[in-house]
Amino acid sequence: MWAAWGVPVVVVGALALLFVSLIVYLWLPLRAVAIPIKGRHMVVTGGSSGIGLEIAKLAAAEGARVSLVARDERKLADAKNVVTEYCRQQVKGGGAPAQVNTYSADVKNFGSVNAAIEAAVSDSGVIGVLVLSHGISVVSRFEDQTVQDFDHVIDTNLKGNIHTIKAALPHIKASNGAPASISMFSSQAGQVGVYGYAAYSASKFALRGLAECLQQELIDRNIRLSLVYPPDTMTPGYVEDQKTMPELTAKLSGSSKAMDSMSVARATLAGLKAGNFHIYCNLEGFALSLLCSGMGPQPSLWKAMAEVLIMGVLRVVALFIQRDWYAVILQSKPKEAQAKKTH
Ligand SMILES: NC(=O)C1=CN([C@@H]2O[C@H](COP(=O)(O)OP(=O)(O)OC[C@H]3O[C@@H](n4cnc5c(N)ncnc54)[C@H](OP(=O)(O)O)[C@@H]3O)[C@@H](O)[C@H]2O)C=CC1
Ligand SMILES: CCCCCCCCCCCCCCCC(=O)[C@@H](N)CO
Repeated sequence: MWAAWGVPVVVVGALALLFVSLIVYLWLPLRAVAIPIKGRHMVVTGGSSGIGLEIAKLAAAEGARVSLVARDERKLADAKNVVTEYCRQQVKGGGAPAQVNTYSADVKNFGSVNAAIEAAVSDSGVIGVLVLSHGISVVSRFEDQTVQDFDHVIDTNLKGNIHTIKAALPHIKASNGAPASISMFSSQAGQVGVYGYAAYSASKFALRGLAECLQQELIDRNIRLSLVYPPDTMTPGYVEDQKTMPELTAKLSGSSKAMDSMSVARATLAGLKAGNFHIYCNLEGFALSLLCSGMGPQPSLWKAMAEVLIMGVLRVVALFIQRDWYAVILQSKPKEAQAKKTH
């Protein structure tokens, strides 16, 4: 009896051990690291609304000095009040009050965002964490978008990140010693293309290339890059998008219901504090991130193992989903054409 089971058990055990050792060996160069936020200066672009605002609230309540950057001064002033009030409620018994400043700037314009960063650094010191949560979307078919629409999306979502990082990097490097973080907001639409998101997806996929290169260039300075991939999230921005998005976009992306912005903010903050390269927000996001792990870095040992073991199966699931999506698209097309003919 034992002899019959003994051999397979030993073989499987040895293979498992070999597998674990191999992954540990491959994983060694980019270990996970804890990034503290208490007592540090965090700059949040897009911090006046949606997910960025929730992150600012959480970080301020944990004792970070928070600088919010966005264009609209009134939204910024309201956001400052919201953060201050949130901290008053959270930090019971007269803890330290929120330290929050606001800076009006347009990330599309390097001079504008550079001035905001310089002012924030002079008010609150070197930057420990940079959260790039600004972003816009124009959701419609490629043929219905103008070249100016594309410029607006790419200039905000891609070049806005480049401009802000260019301005902030010298001040992040100056935080010498303690690990620092640069976290960019991609999207699930930055992992898979979805009907209607051509400009948006192009800008969000691009952030991944930026982050993978920057991580290699900044690892020796102890700066960790993170990419956040939220699903649809209930924010003022998304509510606007929903009013005009093509029916097909809503159908294809509507498999799961939208998350709330506080849950996405909590996932983001936990992920960036753990120095994760990919930050996902729910189980579906975890699956999508495993599937799309590609050739990027992976500081988490157990996630590296999960990628190796589960990616193939997820690819099968993904092919089924694509099959459904294309079926829905092709079914709806003749209807659209007929509708046009009747006019
Ligand atoms: N909500 C969602 O469904 C999802 C969102 N995301 C991404 O997450 C991030 C946050 O999204 P969400 O919370 O919905 O955003 P919101 O639309 O609610 O807020 C966007 C923020 O960015 C600021 N902003 C926009 N353009 C500029 C600019 N040119 N210069 C400076 N600031 C700017 C806005 O302020 P102001 O207008 O005053 O400048 C505002 O503070 C974005 O990058 C978005 O693409 C990813 C996946 C899903
Ligand atoms: C095997 C793995 C299965 C996983 C299935 C994943 C399905 C992905 C659907 C993508 C939806 C796109 C959301 C865009 C959100 C966004 O960025 C906008 N709301 C911004 O306005």
